[in-house]
Amino acid sequence: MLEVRQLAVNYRGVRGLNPVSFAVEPGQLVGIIGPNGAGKSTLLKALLGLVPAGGVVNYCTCPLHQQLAKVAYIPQRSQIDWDYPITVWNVVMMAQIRQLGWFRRPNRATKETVETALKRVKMLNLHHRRIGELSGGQQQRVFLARALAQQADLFLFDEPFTGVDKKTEAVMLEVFAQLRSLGKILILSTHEWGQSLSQLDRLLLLNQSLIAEGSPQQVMTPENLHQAYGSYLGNSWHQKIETSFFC
Ligand SMILES: Nc1ncnc2c1ncn2[C@@H]1O[C@H](COP(=O)(O)OP(=O)(O)OP(=O)(O)O)[C@@H](O)[C@H]1O
Repeated sequence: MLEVRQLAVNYRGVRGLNPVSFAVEPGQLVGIIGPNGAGKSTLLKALLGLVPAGGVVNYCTCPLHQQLAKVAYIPQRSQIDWDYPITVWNVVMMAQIRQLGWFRRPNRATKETVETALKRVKMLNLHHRRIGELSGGQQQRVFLARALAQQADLFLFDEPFTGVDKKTEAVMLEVFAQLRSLGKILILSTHEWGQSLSQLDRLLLLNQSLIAEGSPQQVMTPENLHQAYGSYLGNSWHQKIETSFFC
């Protein structure tokens, strides 16, 4: 189980996240939703210890920062240098460096792990390509393959659905379902209010503080959304929610 208690972040005096507490059981897919600047990325980074944070993050009763090999993290697209001259194959192979070490040649098992991961996201045929030569959806699938090759127990995805095509979204949801059935924990941040929300076991609605948590249906109520988004909601939001959850 992942247990988060009073996790809070201050960026040199600027509050990035008010204290939040929640727990995630094995096999759960949890979404974090909220407006721009709500602290979604900050929360994911704080779980990993990438930003200075107060509070407790335990995985299986021990501090998560002592077990980072068990965590796969895919940052937001904007944080990745897509011009970096590296092939699809090598992006995924990099997930093996921790086990392999920098100077050992990859063995057969390592290559098979990379190949299997690329097959699962339907990207093996493009393994020679440079990542900069791929579409946004293909790039996202390569990073998903990298997370799979890491053979982690806990997966953190920052905005995985942003800018991806339907095929990629379907591949991602399929992989997420497989990982859940294996008892992995998955946490993702999202701006999406579409069908993908109904796939989540639980949703955290954030705006600096945790406004609501529970099933997507429990969380996506007009009152909660108004509290999180205020007047920025626009007019079509209730139609979107009804299409996602209540049809
Ligand atoms: N490195 C940083 N230094 C200072 N303030 C930061 C830093 N990173 C984030 N913040 C601030 O922390 C708050 C939360 O930002 P964060 O990026 O986590 O929000 P978010 O919900 O992920 O937003 P978005 O949906 O736009 O990605 C914002 O007020 C932001 O300006």
